[in-house]
Amino acid sequence: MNEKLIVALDVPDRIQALEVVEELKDTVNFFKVGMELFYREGPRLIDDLKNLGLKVFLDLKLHDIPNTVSRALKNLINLGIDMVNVHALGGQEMLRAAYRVKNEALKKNCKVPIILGVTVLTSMNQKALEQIGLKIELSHLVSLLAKEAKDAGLDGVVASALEASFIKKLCGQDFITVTPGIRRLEDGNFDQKRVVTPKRALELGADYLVVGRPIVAAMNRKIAAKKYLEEMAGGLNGHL
Ligand SMILES: O=c1ccn([C@@H]2O[C@H](COP(=O)(O)O)[C@@H](O)[C@H]2O)c(=O)[nH]1
Repeated sequence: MNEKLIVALDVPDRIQALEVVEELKDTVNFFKVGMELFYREGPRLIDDLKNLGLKVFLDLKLHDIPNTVSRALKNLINLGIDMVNVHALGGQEMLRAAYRVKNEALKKNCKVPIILGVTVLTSMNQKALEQIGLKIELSHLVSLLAKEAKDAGLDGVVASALEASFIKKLCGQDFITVTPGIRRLEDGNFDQKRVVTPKRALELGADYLVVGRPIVAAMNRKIAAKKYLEEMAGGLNGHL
């Protein structure tokens, strides 16, 4: 099974989430649980997914002072998840605190997730940065934040696939890039601004492609997921 596709379970509750999983679990084995679902259902949903043998990216984008992030992350790591994230904008001290939690868990032989730093949300463009007073080129900000995450010892970042190749150049080929804002040409962008097709994302070096609405809101989710996987297979073949 292609483990590079992560489907975002952006649905209101556990029943709907498990329906989506049931429909897709022969096609996809990596699912993302975000704030909407986790804030309602909590750890028991993670247990449900893990009991089905699935991989879980818990996308809560922790952003707080180092002490709080550190304590929260400890609890999340204990859930047995495979991937989790913190906001790289939280600063070096906070990112290092996250790294220390992972290291402590490793020393205790606990299962540890991939820890990512979120750079600039894919729903933002240059204009959105200007609106909040940030007079910096968006791609430069992504580079700075990726470097911060790398220096702190994190495993990778969340960014647009548009930025994957220069992140790899800057931080190394094994520095993981997880990329939302993935769209087939036929699908709507909704609120996403930095959008890339699945084939192009892989060509640019993205390690994982996150897709939500185009699959989860489709009439036939399995067919929709297969279309993404087919384009990804085309991208990989073209790349090799
Ligand atoms: O920069 C980011 C970080 C996280 N996301 C999350 O990914 C999915 C994308 O869903 P689509 O429906 O495919 O747009 C969603 O859960 C976001 O919370 C992101 O889009 N951008």
